Amino acid sequence: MSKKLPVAVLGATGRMGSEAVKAVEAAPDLELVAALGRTGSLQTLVSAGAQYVVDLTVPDSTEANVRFAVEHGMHAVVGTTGWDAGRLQRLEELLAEHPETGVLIAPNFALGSVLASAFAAKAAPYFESVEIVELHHPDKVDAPSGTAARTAELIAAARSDAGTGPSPDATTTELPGARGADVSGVRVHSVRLRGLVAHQEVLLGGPGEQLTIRHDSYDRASFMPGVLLGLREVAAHPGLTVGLDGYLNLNA
Ligand SMILES: NC(=O)C1=CN([C@@H]2O[C@H](COP(=O)(O)OP(=O)(O)OC[C@H]3O[C@@H](n4cnc5c(N)ncnc54)[C@H](OP(=O)(O)O)[C@@H]3O)[C@@H](O)[C@H]2O)C=CC1
Ligand SMILES: O=C(O)C1=N[C@H](C(=O)O)C[C@H](O)C1
Repeated sequence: MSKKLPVAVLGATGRMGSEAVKAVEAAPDLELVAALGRTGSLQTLVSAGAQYVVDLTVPDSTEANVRFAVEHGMHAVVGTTGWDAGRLQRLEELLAEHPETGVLIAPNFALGSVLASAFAAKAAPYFESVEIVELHHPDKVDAPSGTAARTAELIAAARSDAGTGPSPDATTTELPGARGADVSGVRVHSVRLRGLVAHQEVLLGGPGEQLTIRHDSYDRASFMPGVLLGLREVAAHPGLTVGLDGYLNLNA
């Protein structure tokens, strides 16, 4: 059997990180060499011989973590939110100096979610109106979700490519927030409710009809096949990949 891939998990004490630790430990081709919580030192990654890093921390720390990994020749699989255009631009510049290193930024590791976003982008040019409702557990620190932001961007790009106009909206008076956040011209509404894990609906409306594309993660186990796929594929995809769909052949 070929050598196991040495993996470090950052955010290992968290909801996602603790699940990722178990998934890596259970994978026959991966070896967990480090598992860090908030207080762990990144130097541990070097002394432990990590070549692959999974980042499941917080928006405030993820950029520095990934930077450290790339500067030390480690591939990174990143699920943490907060990767705006400026951060992605800086990461691409860094990766240009490390052309053999791969980074995957995956707003959502669940296969069903990745497919739902792709289906929504495919459908979006054919409907007059589109809005997104994302629903999560109330311990989530960011809104809207990274998945919703990514879905909105994919939808906006598909509508722009097809020459579809903006969703109609006659609102002239509103309480702040009543119409949700505007992400690339798509309204995104965030629900936070005890009992939920991670859920999203894309609502597409045309005259006399509605198409709803919904995905539900009921358990964080749903994200683990995507994390493992990311680890197994990231070295074969040097540079920056945004979205697990970059490793899937969705057009086949
Ligand atoms: N891509 C995907 O499919 C998914 C992505 N996510 C995203 O993953 C991230 C983590 O989510 P979740 O596990 O629910 O969050 P948690 O709050 O449960 O876990 C966060 C982890 O980050 C650590 N941490 C906190 N602050 C810092 C810091 N300043 N520096 C380094 N580490 C820190 C925490 O350590 P400590 O315990 O010591 O505080 C903990 O281990 C979020 O951005 C979330 O949106 C979540 C689910 C799926
Ligand atoms: O914080 C979470 O829980 C999740 N975060 C990611 C996001 O913001 O999209 C992925 C998933 O929705 C769960």
